[in-house]
Order: sequence, then structure tokens, then C-alpha cells
Amino acid sequence: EDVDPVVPKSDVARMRKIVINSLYSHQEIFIRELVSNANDAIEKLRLTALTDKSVWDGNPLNITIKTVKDEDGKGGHIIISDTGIGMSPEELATNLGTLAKSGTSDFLARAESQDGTGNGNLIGAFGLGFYSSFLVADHVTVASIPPKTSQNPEPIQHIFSSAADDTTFEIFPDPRGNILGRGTEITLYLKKDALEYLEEAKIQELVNKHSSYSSSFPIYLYTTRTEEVPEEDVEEPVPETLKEPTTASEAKHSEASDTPVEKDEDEATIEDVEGDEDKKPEEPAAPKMKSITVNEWSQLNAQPPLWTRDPKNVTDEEYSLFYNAFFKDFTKPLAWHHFSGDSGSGVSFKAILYLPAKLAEEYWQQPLSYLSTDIKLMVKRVFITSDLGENGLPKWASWARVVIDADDLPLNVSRETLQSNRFLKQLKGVIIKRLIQLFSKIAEEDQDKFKEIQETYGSIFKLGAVEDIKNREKLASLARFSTTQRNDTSFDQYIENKKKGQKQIFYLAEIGKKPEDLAQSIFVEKLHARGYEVFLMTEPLDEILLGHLRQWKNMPFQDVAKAGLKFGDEELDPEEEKAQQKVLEEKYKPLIDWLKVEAKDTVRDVKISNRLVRSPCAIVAEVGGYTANVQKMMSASNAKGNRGGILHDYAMKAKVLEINPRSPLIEGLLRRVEDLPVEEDEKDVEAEDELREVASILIDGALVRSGFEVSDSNSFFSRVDRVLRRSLGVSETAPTDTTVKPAPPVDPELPTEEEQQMPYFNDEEDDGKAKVIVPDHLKEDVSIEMEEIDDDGNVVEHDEL
Ligand SMILES: Nc1ncnc2c1ncn2[C@@H]1O[C@H](COP(=O)(O)OP(=O)(O)OP(=O)(O)O)[C@@H](O)[C@H]1O
Repeated sequence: EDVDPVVPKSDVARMRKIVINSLYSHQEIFIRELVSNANDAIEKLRLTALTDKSVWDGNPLNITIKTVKDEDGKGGHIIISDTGIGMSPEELATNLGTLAKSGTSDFLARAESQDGTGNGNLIGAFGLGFYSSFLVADHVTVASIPPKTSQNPEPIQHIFSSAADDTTFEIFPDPRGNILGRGTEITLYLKKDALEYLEEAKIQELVNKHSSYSSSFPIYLYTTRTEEVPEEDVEEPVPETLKEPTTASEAKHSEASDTPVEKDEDEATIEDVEGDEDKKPEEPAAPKMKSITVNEWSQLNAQPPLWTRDPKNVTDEEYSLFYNAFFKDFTKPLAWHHFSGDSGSGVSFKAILYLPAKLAEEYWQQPLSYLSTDIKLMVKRVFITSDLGENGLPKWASWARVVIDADDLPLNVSRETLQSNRFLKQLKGVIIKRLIQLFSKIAEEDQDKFKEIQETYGSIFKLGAVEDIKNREKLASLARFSTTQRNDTSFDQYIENKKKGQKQIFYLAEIGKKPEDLAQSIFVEKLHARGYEVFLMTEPLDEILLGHLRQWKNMPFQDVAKAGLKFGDEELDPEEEKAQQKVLEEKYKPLIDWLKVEAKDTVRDVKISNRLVRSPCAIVAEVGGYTANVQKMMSASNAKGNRGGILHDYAMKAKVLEINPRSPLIEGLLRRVEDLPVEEDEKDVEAEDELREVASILIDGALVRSGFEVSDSNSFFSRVDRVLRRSLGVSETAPTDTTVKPAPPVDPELPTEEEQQMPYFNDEEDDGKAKVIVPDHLKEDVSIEMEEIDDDGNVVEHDEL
């Protein structure tokens, strides 16, 4: 078959190289990956059969594993078969012979930049799938046949054959014929260092560890044991004793009696054998005994699915392993909640809800178009769909991983009828309620855990509170912020700490700043000095959230960079306060009047400040005006459409210059303004210009201190330069020599081939490992050694690969 690979073969080669060389210590995952593929294939068959009955005749759906040792004892192979959807020869080529998966090159790049030990989580995150075969096998064959359909009434079983050390594969009709009936059979010819996987006990251990939850279909292992039986019984052929096929072609003929697919009685015989043992003591005088070999298929995943079990009897490790296998995420989940209930429409269900340790990168890139795929809806233990369509979770929760198993839904529901089902409509509400309960419970009961939760889900609570009106209050109360006094503070905790008379919740927002830097802002200096707590909001969602909330427990949020700030104790002594204010206003009237003219392009008013302690002045946004943060967001989102409008112009200029009457700088400026001669004929133009320059620097400085940008930073710095010259006693008008050496003439020649190929770096020693490149001139002074350290800072020892 000549099928064009979708991705360059070199990628397949790279993938194999990585798999073989660097993921060596994770050899055993091959079984988990192949069982999981088999399970998916069966699931696909069952789902296809819902709409096209011809693809499934009702034969058992299962996975079988068989180990076969070579007669010479030097090698062997493992056969993993499933009765799933199978593959056509074209599918064999594209699915197994190429890497068509999105993100593959990303994976390759990341894997190659790490050494072997760092790759464990990478495999987990990515799922190595079929390629994990090459961890243990140097030659792999896959026999597969798709189901009969009307388009393909006579499918032919094909073999995909490949070896680990070359990049090619072959696909050819199976010389054994259509022996599988339906499904896929993978044969792994084990490498010398992987022969331990020929032991039944090893396979049993691995399936129990990694895969007992990854398949809802039975997984059988072909087992061999010896049994003592009375000699006379041996004469008759023991029906459950199976003939071991030694070669592929022999398998063809014995397969029919070899797999439980065809012979359901095999399962029954297991119990029979055990029953016999019980009876033995009652048998009369022991006859002559003889050892015989009994081969049988024994089920490895016989226990009921985890979610149907009583939570009291399920260990944390089991929850974790189930999560790994079921959702194919091999990191430990942060928390889970196992519950059962009644939807109210009469459908009872059992469910487990998991919080993943990390949210997918795609989620944060585009939370609003992220589609939830991890609500696995089962009906009577059988998977139905993970596509809830319009009944899916709201965006803020679309990362949730849930298995939910309904008892009373009709089993053969199609997706369309499902969508209109009442139960499904209620599902969203049930899951969201439990999700919030889980978060709230952790917040109350386990501070350390909740800290961990905040790292991954801190922004989720804010997003949720914005998106989900119904649950806004509950979600917002889970949000935590830094304040001028502490970290991780909730709105409720803030209110408990409010001061007598305080009627506003104070906050200051600036996206992207560190809270500790924001705490230095002039807008919080007085509040902080007086002991008032101020929220320091640094995330994009913070101000949006406050905009939606407007108030918390009847206390409005007050941006401390905006007009309207009230400490709340002003009224405690209104007369004195007013008298003081009046004295100051009178004293500073000349300066204020003068500044109103000087600052008219920047602000609409000049006032005496009640919010400054050390700083001479600040620019405060009026109620309808833009704060620095809003102005920044607008320039970041490039909201050109809004610019130039009357409202925009108003909001831009709706600012007040506030001066600090206790600042010596302001007092000095007042004195100089008062000293200016007023009579027309006495005017000192030079002194006035100088003062104007100082005022202009002060106003621009106030803008910058208040987080705004200076509209023309060039002229700002020219003015600063002039003031500097003055203070240094340098002539203000002395010109700088501005002559420069011009560039050589135009040269249209292109760089030569050779020059183009000159590397930027000398990568002679590039061994593909991460390293620090030391510039040549520093090589003598610097030597760098690298160690890998774990989270606790301990050096990680590497096994030699
Ligand atoms: N046993 C099987 N039966 C039918 N198709 C299979 C089987 N194993 C693999 N495939 C097909 O080959 C494709 C590639 O398999 P592979 O294991 O490499 O990746 P995957 O299963 O898609 O992803 P991952 O393993 O990362 O979840 C699968 O998507 C599936 O279409």
C-alpha cells in the first residue's frame, strides 16, 4: 500500500529515538498506553454501532493480553488484542506510521531539550500512545481489520510491520487471512532487556497499577498454571486446557478456541476450577494424582468501576490512579469529590469530580472558546458521551474533570435526544454546585491545600464571579488578593478588619505590577500610614470583577486613585476638620490659582490633598475619569474606536492635581509664586519662565508617580535637563556638539553563501543538552556547573541511562 505520510518520516524517526533513548526508565508505560488505545477502539465501535448497527454483531467486547516465550528461552513476544473498531490499511499507515497529532513537534522539541529523567511528566502530559511499544520491543506488528459496513462489506485484515531501528514500515495483507474477525492485534517482539514482561505476574502487576481503571471493558490475561488432578481424569481431554499457539500461522487455526471472544464458557470454567478445589476434601480415598497444565483467560479488572464503590472503601491512591488512567492525565489531581445524588428529574447518579493540578495552556490562551471534553457521561457504567453541547459547563468551569454515571437513562440514547433530556439540562447545575462546595470546603478546612488551589484556580474564581451571575457571591468570596497589610485576603476578611466609620473598601489597581511595588504608590501612603487596609489589585480580571460586584456586603469599592475617597472618620470631628481645611485653602489660594492655569492641559482642577503624606502632589482621576490603570488597558487593547469622542476626551481630562500642603516643595513653590511681581511694568519674565518650568516638571512628575504616562517625554526631559544645567551652574544655552560620522556608502551586494552559513554561536560542542553559553570574553572569568534540583532544592541524582 502506498500511503503518503502526513508528517515527514523524520519526525517518526525522531520520536522513536526519543522513545528508545530517553524514556528508558519509563519502559513499563507501554502497557498502559496500548490498553488505553484498545479501550478507545472498543468504545469507538460501540458508539458507531449506535447509529450503524451493522458494525457490531453483539459479540463480546474485550481486551486480551498474552505472553509467549520463545522455545529456546531467549526471547518472546506479547500479543495485545482488542475487539474494537480496527483499522483499514490506510488508517494503519496514517495512525501508526506518521505523527499527525497536533503538538507533536512541540513535544519533540521539548523532549529533546531535556534529559531522560525530566521526561516522565512530559509523556504523561502528551500520551505517547502507540510509540511506547518501542520502549520494550525492537519489532512490532499490528494486525487489524475494520468492521463490515455497507461501504466496505468485505474488509481485509492487514498487517503493519515496523522495526525500531529504521524509519520505514510495511503494510501488507495478513497471510493468515481474516482471523481476527474484528479489531486489532498488536504483537511486540521484546528487546533483550524487556524480557521481564513475559512473566504473567509482571503483566498482572502493571495492569493493576496503571490500567485497571482505564478500561470499562474486561481485560483478560492468558495464564498458565499447573494443577494436580486424579490420574484417571487425565485420560479425558480437559476442555479448558488450551493449546498454546507458538507461531502466528498456528494461531490462526487455534484462535477460535483461544480467545474468550469466541468462547464465553471460558469465563465460567474459572469458577468451576475453584469450586472443584472446595470439594476435594470430601472425595474418597485419594487416587493417584498427576500434574497437568491448565491455561485459561483470567480477568484482570474484575472489580466494579471506582465511582460505583462506597467512598469509605476507596483509598486516596485509588482515586489518584483512577484519575490518571481515566482522564489520561498523569499528574496527581489537587482534590476530588465523590458523590451520588438524584437530579430531581428522577434520575439517580454517581459521580466523581476532580480538580486537575494544572489547567491546559489552551484554556488560558482562550478561556472563552475552550471546549470542555472531560465530563464523561456514563449510563449504567457504559460511556455515552463527553460532548454535552449547550448543556456543557460554563466557561469558567470547563476544565473540570467529571465522571458521572446515570442509572435510569435509556442506554441507546443518541446525542440528539440526549441534548433535550431533562437530566442533562440539570447536570450542569449539579456539577457546578458540587464544584463550589468542594472549593469552599477546602477554603474552610485546609489552609495549605487552599494555597495550592489558589495558585491554579485563583483567577478561575474571579472569572467565574464575572461570568456566573447566579454563583457570583460564592465564587467572589473564594477570590484572594494582596493588601497593604497581608496576602491572600478575601473580601470577608477585609471587612472584618475595617476601621470604625469606614464605609468604603479601598483598592488600588495596576495590571502587571507586583503587589509590593503597588504598595509604594502615593495613593496608599496616607491610608497605609493611618492603618487602613487597601487591596492591591494586579491581575487583569481584578478590576473587571470589582466592576461587576460594585460592593461587598453593602460597602462600595473605592479606587484610591480616584476622587471620592473618604476615610470615614472625617465626620467624627467635622467642625475642626472644616476649619483646618479653610485655613489651608486660604493659605494656598495663590498657588492653586496659578497652578490651575499652568496645569490646564492636563487636569481640570487643583485641590488640596487629603491622601498624601510624603509626596508633594498626585494626579487623581475624577469619578467619570480614567485611572492610570484603565488608561493603560485602553492603550493595550488599542481601542481606537473610542478615541477622539467627546466622552473619551472628557474622561482623559477628568483628573485633579492634588497638592500636599505639608510638603516643603509645595510650600516653597507657594512662596515663589507669592513673590512674583504682579504689576505689569515690574514683571520678571525670566523668573516666571523658570517657575513655570519647575511647575511643569512637578505636574509631569505627579503624572508618573500616579501611574500615568507623560504625554511628551522628550520635552519633559529637555525641561529636566535645563533645570539640571541651572543647578549645576552650566549655561542653559550652550549647544552640544552634534556632529557624527556618517555611514559608509550603499552596498547592494548580498552576503556570500559562506557568510550566510556562519553560525551566530560556535556550536561545535552542541550535544543537544541544555546549557549556558558563556561569551568568549568571559570564558576565563566564569565557570558554570549545572545541577538539577527538585522543588525542595535538593540535588537530583540521575541514573545512568
Ligand atoms: N487498538 C487500536 N485500535 C484501533 N485504532 C487504534 C488502536 N491503537 C491506535 N489506534 C489508532 O491510532 C491512532 C494513534 O494512536 P496513538 O496511541 O499513537 O495516539 P492516540 O491514541 O491518538 O493519542 P494518545 O495515546 O496520546 O491518547 C489512534 O488515534 C487510533 O486512531
